[in-house]
Amino acid sequence: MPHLSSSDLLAAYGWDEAFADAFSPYEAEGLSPARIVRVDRGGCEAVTAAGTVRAGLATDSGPDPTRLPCTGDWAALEPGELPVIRALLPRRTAFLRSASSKRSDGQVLAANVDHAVVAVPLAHELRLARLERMLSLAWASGAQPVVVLTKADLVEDPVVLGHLLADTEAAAPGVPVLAVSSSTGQGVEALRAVVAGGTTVLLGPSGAGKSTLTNTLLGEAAQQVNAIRDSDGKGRHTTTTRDLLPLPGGGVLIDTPGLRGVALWDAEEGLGQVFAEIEALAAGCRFDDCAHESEPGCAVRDAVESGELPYRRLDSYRKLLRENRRIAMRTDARLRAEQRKHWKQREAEAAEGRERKGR
Ligand SMILES: Nc1nc2c(ncn2[C@@H]2O[C@H](COP(=O)(O)OP(=O)(O)OP(=O)(O)O)[C@@H](O)[C@H]2O)c(=O)[nH]1
Ligand SMILES: [Zn+2]
Repeated sequence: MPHLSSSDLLAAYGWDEAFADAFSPYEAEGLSPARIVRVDRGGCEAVTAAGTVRAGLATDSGPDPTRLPCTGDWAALEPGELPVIRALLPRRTAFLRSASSKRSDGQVLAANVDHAVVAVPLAHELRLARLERMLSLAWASGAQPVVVLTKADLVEDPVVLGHLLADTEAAAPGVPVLAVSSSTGQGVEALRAVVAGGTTVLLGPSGAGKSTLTNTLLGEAAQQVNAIRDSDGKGRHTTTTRDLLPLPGGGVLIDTPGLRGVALWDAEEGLGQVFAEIEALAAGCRFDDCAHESEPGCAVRDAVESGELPYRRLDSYRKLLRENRRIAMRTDARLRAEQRKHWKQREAEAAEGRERKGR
């Protein structure tokens, strides 16, 4: 995006009236708005109205790693030789790191994502359980999920494509489903319209066609991005960054390493939306806490027996629920340990202070 004026630049990165409102108290303090592109050990990279800058981090986040700045955050920046992040605007949505990765901290992978586009390749048999898992994560983040069936050109028979669309829709209540091909351009305009407002992430397994789709959405801007990717990554003061990509038709794409293959993380509230019809049926179970296993008067199992609910859906729901409970338990233990460490440190500091005063 070479010819943008400064206010256009922030808008191209997703700045809107609601963020401007949230920012107004900081404006009064002489701070300026910036969107965080990437956080690394030395600080972070942020887009400001004047372009991309490096900035230091000065937020005291305490023991909670989710309060550290992350890609997609809007921040209040104190200008200077080395600008410093003074505060973060409240997040609209947040994607949390999977606990199945080696580091089990609930770190935020991306913030302020409006649309979570889940790419499902049509080249293979539909992997609906994997889709349901990604959808629950997407719902839990607060973003609106959208399913994109990629490589639609590989399914020549429109009747077959119709069935695949119907199966996907049944696994994704409340979620728009689009068939898209980067090769033929089918469905690309419809996807462009979806992502034109706000910030989007592309999720999905390796080989689903996410990079190809990103390049399709970027159009000519893709060459610029790829050039930056190929260099040593020191593309300072460029307005196109690798992790936050303004799209020519409007909207921003977040393409941050680690987010693409995300697993489930604290997504239990998302499950209710992915399996909306099961939760609705559960209202008819005799027991409020029915696990739909062997309890008497279970309306969910009745629906499976009558053929109203496919067994595959119930099985998938139970597995995700169990997986989530395990992850949540591990997180609780870790958070408690960290909290203890934090308070011990505080106590030690306080004791040291008393000692010094006493001298
Ligand atoms: N036929 C067809 N092939 C496609 C389409 N989109 C992508 N492909 C091919 O699918 C393969 C994987 O595409 P990528 O875009 O690299 O997939 P990805 O999801 O980015 O994969 P990772 O980078 O591993 O996460 C490549 O060989 C692409 O050429 C499409 O619309 N139609
Ligand atoms: Zn039940």
